[in-house]
Amino acid sequence: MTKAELRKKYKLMRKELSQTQIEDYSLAIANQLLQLNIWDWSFYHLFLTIEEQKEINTEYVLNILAGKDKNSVVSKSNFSDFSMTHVLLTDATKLKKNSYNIPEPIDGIEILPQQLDVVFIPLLAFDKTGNRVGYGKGFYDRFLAECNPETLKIGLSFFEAEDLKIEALKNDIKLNYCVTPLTLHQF
Ligand SMILES: Nc1nc2c(c(=O)[nH]1)N(C=O)[C@@H](CNc1ccc(C(=O)N[C@@H](CCC(=O)O)C(=O)O)cc1)CN2
Ligand SMILES: Nc1ncnc2c1ncn2[C@@H]1O[C@H](COP(=O)(O)OP(=O)(O)OP(=O)(O)O)[C@@H](O)[C@H]1O
Repeated sequence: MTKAELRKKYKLMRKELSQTQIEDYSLAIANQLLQLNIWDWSFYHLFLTIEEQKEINTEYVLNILAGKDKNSVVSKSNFSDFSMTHVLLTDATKLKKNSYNIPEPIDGIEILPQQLDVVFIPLLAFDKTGNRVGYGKGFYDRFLAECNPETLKIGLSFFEAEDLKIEALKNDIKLNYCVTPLTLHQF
């Protein structure tokens, strides 16, 4: 299957999820994350949920980060060049949905990609070797290319790994881990 076909398939699968499933699976993913040995770092980048797209509710992960006194970092997306800028999320951060329904910080202290230790990545699909499929605009491909090679890249997914190998394009950067409600995948 091509990336485009996988995108279509997984978007449909997400559409089928009930609100209860979304909450249960999102909580299960957060609990699985606690099993990983990733909690001794400082800067953790997380995406803020597009509820309208039935994405994973990342509030549970944000709560873990707050409980562990970690720095949480969130992004603003620029759809003219598919770039992202990143700011520290604090109690004072005001969020506003952009035209794609992505909650974004209005302003805040800028954090550079090179400062990030861990990046949690929204996925549509992934395979057993750590290739991933996102929305296809290359936001994360560009962003991950700016991070340190050592930055941990952790996909979060409601669904298990795709059996077929996903075609990797030249700019694709692989995941180190992928976490689903049932499984911790390490690549
Ligand atoms: N929560 C979250 N934030 C994120 C991402 C993500 O996947 N999830 N991104 C990961 O790359 C970037 C934003 N990427 C996006 C790329 C395309 C569309 C988009 O075209 N949306 C259309 C229709 C989507 C559809 O096909 O159903 C729209 O809203 O009209 C939205 C976000 C950065 N921030
Ligand atoms: N570093 C980069 N510089 C310029 N263009 C890039 C870069 N990385 C990726 N792209 C482009 O962005 C698009 C990403 O397509 P791809 O099918 O890999 O998306 P994806 O796997 O769904 O990823 P994403 O979640 O990042 O959107 C491709 O057209 C690719 O050429």
